[in-house]
Amino acid sequence: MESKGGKKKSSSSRSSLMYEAPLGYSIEDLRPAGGIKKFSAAYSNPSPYKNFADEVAFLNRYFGGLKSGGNAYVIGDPAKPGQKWHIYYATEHPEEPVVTLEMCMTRLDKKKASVFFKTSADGHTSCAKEMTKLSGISDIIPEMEICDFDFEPCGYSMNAIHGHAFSTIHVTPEDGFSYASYEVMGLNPSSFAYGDLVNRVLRCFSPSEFSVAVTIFGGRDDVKTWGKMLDAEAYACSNMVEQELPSGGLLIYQSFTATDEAATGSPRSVLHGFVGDRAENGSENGEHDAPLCWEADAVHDETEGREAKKMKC
Ligand SMILES: C[S@@+](CC[C@H](N)C(=O)[O-])C[C@H]1O[C@@H](n2cnc3c(N)ncnc32)[C@H](O)[C@@H]1O
Repeated sequence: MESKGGKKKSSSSRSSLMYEAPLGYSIEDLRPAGGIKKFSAAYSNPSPYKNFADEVAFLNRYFGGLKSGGNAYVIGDPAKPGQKWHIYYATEHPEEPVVTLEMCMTRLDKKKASVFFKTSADGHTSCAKEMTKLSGISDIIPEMEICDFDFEPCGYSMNAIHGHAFSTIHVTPEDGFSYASYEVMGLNPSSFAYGDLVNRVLRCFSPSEFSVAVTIFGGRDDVKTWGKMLDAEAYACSNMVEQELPSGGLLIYQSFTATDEAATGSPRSVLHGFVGDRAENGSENGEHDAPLCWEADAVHDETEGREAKKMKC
């Protein structure tokens, strides 16, 4: 579960769509030059969506009693204090392997981002179904059944399922602060090549920068390439951290910059201890003697463009 820009809650009714308060951000952080000020009301959300502490407490009420207990982490690169990932994990079967892939992509290619605007310069109007197809999202895992949603005047979210696998994508296409996230979990890691899947996602957005986190819980024998360093086409790795998690999991985090752009920063640690609603930086060299996490008990009592044919929407 990542939350760089918050998450959309959806149900079967369009009118019930709700935008969650982005976790760990002030509203100002999310309004570069007032760009999305007109949506300011959307960030004033009711509890428990105001901060991570409340969300974890809420989730623990439902899932904290499972065998694994509730496990919450905040992950981020100290060089990018405005970008943090908030992870919550709980399962009744901690011995079964569960692999999660999460990608945060920024500075999307403008042409690819333009797919997620409802109305193009030539007046063509797109719906979510068309965005799913034109962007290539439908080709990431073609077997997935997708429930997609388009925002006015731009923006896109989808949830998808296939068997035990679940996937979600959120796209903010506005130039200057464009962002897309991808998450999939429950896949059989033996059936998918990790690098291929990442490259399929990248082709939809061609970001200038992205980070990818693979979290492996349960048995690690079947995860094959998923537990390895990623070699992404046309990108240079600027940061890599492999971190054992307290609940027996393994996290592999890497961030990348497009090779045709100047690389920024030096490798740094990414795992932060979560204290209240702020994350504390880990060591600067990427090593931690003791993995940092937010103990569940501590929070229990706290409350390709538009040339393609028009589709039927
Ligand atoms: C896909 S939504 C939510 C994205 C998600 N929170 C994420 O993880 O990034 C964000 C996009 O929808 C647009 N949008 C339109 N109406 C919105 C609303 N009421 N709340 C949030 N975003 C809205 C934003 O301008 C932006 O491009």
